Amino acid sequence: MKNILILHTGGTIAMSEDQNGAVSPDSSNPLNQFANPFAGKLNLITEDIFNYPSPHIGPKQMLLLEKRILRAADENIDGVVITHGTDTLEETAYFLDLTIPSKFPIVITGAMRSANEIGSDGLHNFQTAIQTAASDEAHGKGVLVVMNDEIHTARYVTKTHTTNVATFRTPTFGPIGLVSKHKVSFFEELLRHTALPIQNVVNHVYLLKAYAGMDNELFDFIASDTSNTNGLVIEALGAGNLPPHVLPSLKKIIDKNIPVVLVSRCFNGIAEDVYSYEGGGVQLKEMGVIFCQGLNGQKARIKLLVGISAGLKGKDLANFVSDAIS
Ligand SMILES: NC(=O)C[C@H](N)C(=O)O
Repeated sequence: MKNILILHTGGTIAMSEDQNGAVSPDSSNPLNQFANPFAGKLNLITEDIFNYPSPHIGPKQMLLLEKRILRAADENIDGVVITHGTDTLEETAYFLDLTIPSKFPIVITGAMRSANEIGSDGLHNFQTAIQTAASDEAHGKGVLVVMNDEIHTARYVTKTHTTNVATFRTPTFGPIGLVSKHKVSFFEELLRHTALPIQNVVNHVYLLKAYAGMDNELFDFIASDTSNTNGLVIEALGAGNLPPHVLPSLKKIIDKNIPVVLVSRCFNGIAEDVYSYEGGGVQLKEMGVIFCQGLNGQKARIKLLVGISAGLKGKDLANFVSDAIS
């Protein structure tokens, strides 16, 4: 019989609504009333690690999860399911994907409707996540996100809708599998990457979004006190361009050896050094900006943070961050 470790961290899946429709954490996790429908087939070992709405979760909590799952490798565990709030679920999923050499399936799920709402999706997502974690085929696929019967990679999935149960989508590539009534099916193979287990996390890795007429004051502010900055990710325009007047401020940051990573703010596609006009990708790359392909801003930030926390610097850090499929 397979042993599946369940780690609850909170989120809407562990919340209920009151008579006014306000949703908040329950004193006890409603999922703990879940009668194991796999009794006799799967042994579920449950731990309530924390009970946080996911906006309260950051790299420190992600590190605790990493350490707990690394220990599970010596505990005869065959798969892990994490329940999590959906707001930052993709960041925790990608953090774990980057830091845990995947010996067994690790699946994260959540809910868009709390436990006592009509059409609550929590129990269903929980059940399908357990099925996926118990599936032999889920081995070697990195951390997976299972929501609304779809299986997505931690690397590319993102939350796309504030309330809809079909919120988790993988732009450009799509889901890699499905959970149907009787089975878990995968349709795509993943390119593997080497995990970087880390012991500590750095802070002050910032994320800025570019916009038409972007002001340079935030760049100047970061450049003025780089002792408080470990790295910067910019969600740039289109294929990877910035308004030209922010370049002198950006250069000050790069000259102080702060790694600056660029992704596109576009929902689909990858950032590249295509344009050679002022502020275009060609000039940004020449300045030393690191292009990160295929990840969104929040994922690129997690990747940069993990690379820096692992002690990577200079070219090694740039290679780690720029190769989204390494
Ligand atoms: N659906 C959810 O879980 C959203 C909630 N605000 C959270 O992330 O904790």
